[in-house]
Amino acid sequence: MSKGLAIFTSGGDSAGMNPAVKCAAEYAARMGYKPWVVYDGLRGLIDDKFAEADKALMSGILHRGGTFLRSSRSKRFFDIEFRRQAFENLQKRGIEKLIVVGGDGSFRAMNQFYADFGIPFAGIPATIDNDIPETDYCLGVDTALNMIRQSVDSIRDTADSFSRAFVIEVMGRHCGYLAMVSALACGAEICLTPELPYNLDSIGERLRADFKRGRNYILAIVAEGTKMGDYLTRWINDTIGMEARLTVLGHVQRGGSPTVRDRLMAYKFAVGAVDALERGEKDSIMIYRDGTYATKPIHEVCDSRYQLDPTVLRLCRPLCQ
Ligand SMILES: Nc1ncnc2c1ncn2[C@@H]1O[C@H](COP(=O)(O)OP(=O)(O)OP(=O)(O)O)[C@@H](O)[C@H]1O
Ligand SMILES: O=P(O)(O)OC[C@H]1O[C@](O)(CO)[C@@H](O)[C@@H]1O
Ligand SMILES: [Mg+2]
Repeated sequence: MSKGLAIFTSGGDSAGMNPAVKCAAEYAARMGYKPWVVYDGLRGLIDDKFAEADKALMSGILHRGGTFLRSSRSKRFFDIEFRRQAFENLQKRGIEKLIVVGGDGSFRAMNQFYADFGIPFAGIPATIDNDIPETDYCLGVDTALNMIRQSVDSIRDTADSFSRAFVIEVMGRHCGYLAMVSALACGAEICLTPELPYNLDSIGERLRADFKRGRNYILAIVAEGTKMGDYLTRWINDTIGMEARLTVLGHVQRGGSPTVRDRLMAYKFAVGAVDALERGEKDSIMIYRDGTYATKPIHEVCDSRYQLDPTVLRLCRPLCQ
């Protein structure tokens, strides 16, 4: 009997999950595995929602956003009795290896599961937050940035027409990557993120000087992790004296067909994950660092802090002063 390998998606969905699942299943089959998929992430692992990953199931999914396998955040997975239930579901099908496509929380879940039952796994980083340590890139980030870019370009049209300020809150949980890169790509005047200290007094002086030179609107990008959206909007309105509106972009950032970059990186991560399991690695996370694909043991990933690109930080510093 060929060896069983199951693939699932977990945590916040992100564009690129579908091509990652498709490629991992097809490549695993070529490598002599019997590939399975699990629906509903960790919840489905517990509730026995498995299907054989045959060619028919994998067709027509590549271009779709989100995850066709669906995802979840599961409180029950913190409980050993539910994890045992998940283990029994694997055992009865002869599934000996797992590939998880998700974020840091999902990797921690697998690390715990490996400690409990010794099931080797490989993790594919996929989260729009781009907050996984040791990798420069997580699937879904490019697609999310393009969604944000499109929205901010549209908001600029109305900001200019009405001579208004717009504060645009973007996702990222505690990480400011989406905020910084979109602020740079969209030419925002202000960018507030958890990573960089800001100074409203000097921002105010800069804006007043800009107004004297003819600027008639403002775009400010705020990372959700700062919780500054409301405050900054009121501050621009009351202190700067420009009519201001707040737009919280919300979950629109998580949707959309994966960009070419996300599709291609999904393929490379997926092949790397199957290869890592084939080499006998037990708890590896796929990483992309300085232009190179590699794997790292989970403890090296989960025990470090994510580091933001220093050039991006340097370019954004003037936007919070
Ligand atoms: N230490 C742990 N033990 C068991 N399960 C865990 C552990 N940490 C996280 N999990 C499980 O992993 C799930 C996914 O984690 P989380 O919600 O943090 O999303 P993520 O994978 O980091 O993705 P994203 O940040 O993009 O939403 C959690 O809902 C929980 O069920
Ligand atoms: O969809 P939910 O569960 O509300 O979670 C929202 C969070 O998930 C993410 O979209 C991805 O982790 C974060 O940016 C955001 O803070
Ligand atoms: Mg996370």
